[in-house]
Amino acid sequence: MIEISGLRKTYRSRKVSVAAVDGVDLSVGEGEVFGVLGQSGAGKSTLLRCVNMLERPDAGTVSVGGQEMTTLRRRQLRIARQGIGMIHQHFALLSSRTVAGNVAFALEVTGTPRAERRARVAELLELVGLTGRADAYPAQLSGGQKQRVGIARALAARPKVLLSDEATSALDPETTESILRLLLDLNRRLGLTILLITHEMSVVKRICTSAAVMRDGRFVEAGTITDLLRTPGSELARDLFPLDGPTVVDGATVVDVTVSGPEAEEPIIAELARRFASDVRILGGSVETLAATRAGRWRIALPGAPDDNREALEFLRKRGVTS
Ligand SMILES: Nc1ncnc2c1ncn2[C@@H]1O[C@H](COP(=O)(O)OP(=O)(O)OP(=O)(O)O)[C@@H](O)[C@H]1O
Repeated sequence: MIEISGLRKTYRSRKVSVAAVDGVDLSVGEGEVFGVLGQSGAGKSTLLRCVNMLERPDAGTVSVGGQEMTTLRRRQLRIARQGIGMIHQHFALLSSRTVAGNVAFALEVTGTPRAERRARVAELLELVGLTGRADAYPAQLSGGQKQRVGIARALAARPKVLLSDEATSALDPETTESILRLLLDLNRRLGLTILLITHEMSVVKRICTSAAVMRDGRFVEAGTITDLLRTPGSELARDLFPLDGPTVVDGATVVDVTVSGPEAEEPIIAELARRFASDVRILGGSVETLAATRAGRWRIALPGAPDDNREALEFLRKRGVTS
């Protein structure tokens, strides 16, 4: 649904030039929720804004729903943007308009007739759980309600893609959870493809099927959460599932075990103990529910040197679970 190749964007002033996006390739499938994580200044916002051409890239291609965005002229771009909704950290609502007025605004821009507008606004407010608040002004709303208005407005023209720019960063944890639940629900009910940027690992954990880590304008890791969890040395896997417990134990072989999908429900450690290493010790770990999957991660100690544990290690490898 979103295909990006060789994307570059450099900001130049008289004194300095900053390569905000420095060669990014990205593929987001239809119905996926893709999260881009990174510290402040990593280039996340610039990347997101290049998807709907709020920023013009210097190089590379950006295709959304099969349409190449970089070559569009102004009028074509305006039409293409209707297929791409966007929500913002600080909501970007019009303070002088009511909730209904804010949502209707998106439909006025596209020339929707008044009667149709009214029906569509009611439908959108129901979709985001704001029925009954149509006549309120933004100042009378909580942060979570403001973001719901932002989401309703973003979905007004029935886009297939939603871009989310730190949509929950200004919200408390409980409200964040309710907004993430809404986004996941919209993703599933409408088949909405979501590309979001965030600096919060918990957001990725809760709703993303795929993720990338961005640093200095580049992706340093990217993939489905399931694949990343299985990638030895993955930073993202480590941050999603911080493992405590010592990495070295005298007289033992320490192994990190990661399982995802149906395997997470299987008693792999128990089977390992029964068949190969009855004295296996669990040093740390947890099992969690991610958006797309159940996943578990443990650090275990097998008595003896690696050579003494060849069969046990082979068992783990065959189940595809070591990292
Ligand atoms: N309009 C601009 N003019 C000049 N430099 C810019 C502009 N926008 C962003 N930058 C610079 O580009 C780099 C990437 O910024 P960007 O906002 O994309 O990062 P980010 O990961 O989204 O960070 P944040 O979460 O703080 O917004 C930063 O060094 C930033 O200072």
